[in-house]
Amino acid sequence: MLKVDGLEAGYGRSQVLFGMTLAAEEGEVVSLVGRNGMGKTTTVNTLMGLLPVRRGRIGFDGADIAGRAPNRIARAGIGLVPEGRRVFASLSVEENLVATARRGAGARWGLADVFGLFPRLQERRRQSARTLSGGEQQMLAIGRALLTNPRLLILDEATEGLAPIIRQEIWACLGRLKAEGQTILVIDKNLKEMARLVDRHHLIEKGRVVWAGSPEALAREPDLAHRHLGL
Ligand SMILES: Nc1ncnc2c1ncn2[C@@H]1O[C@H](COP(=O)(O)OP(=O)(O)OP(=O)(O)O)[C@@H](O)[C@H]1O
Repeated sequence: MLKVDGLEAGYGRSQVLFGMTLAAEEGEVVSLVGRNGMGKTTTVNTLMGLLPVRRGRIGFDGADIAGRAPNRIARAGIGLVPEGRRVFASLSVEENLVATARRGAGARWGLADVFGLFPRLQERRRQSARTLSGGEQQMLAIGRALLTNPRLLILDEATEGLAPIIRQEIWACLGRLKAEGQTILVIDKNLKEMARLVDRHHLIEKGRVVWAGSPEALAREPDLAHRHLGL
């Protein structure tokens, strides 16, 4: 479904991605892991069309979407839960959810489905997003992305800064999505939690993938995690 090849991108004169590769088949959960500043968010921003592609290919469902505008990429079926959540603080929970919702024929996700997944959002549907806790805002960001009915869901540090119990809720939610066959690209630092969810890790170092493999294969090579993840 997703096949990124030789991707180069950056900011002004500083290049950050040097031949990024990434692949996810339909129904797979894949990760992008690596130390801070290695280019994970830059990869996501480039995939979403928020940063120009300097070189390379972003294959999605067989088409090359490199160079398309962000709204066209979203419409093609990529939904993003961005780093820092970025909910619309002054809008209500429900307004946040419907603002970018998209529902074609046979779409899986409607408002009631998101409220089923996160009952807390339903209880707070008329509250403004700024009054939510961090965990609730994260649920809102996930619900908002699901309501675009994405073929590929990308989560950039979705559990960062959350209390352990809320993190568990987010991981459980991702487990349910995977069980339904949702294709997911997850960026996170919690290898232990990801081991249960992820089919294949992509290890990024200075803007390129230096290793890819299953969580079991990564566990067999502790020096890799030490060198590239500081664990
Ligand atoms: N808007 C920007 N302008 C210039 N340089 C940037 C910008 N955003 C990120 N960078 C630089 O690009 C490099 C990669 O950053 P990026 O955010 O992609 O890393 P990351 O792997 O997602 O790490 P983190 O976990 O810290 O977010 C870093 O050197 C960073 O300083």
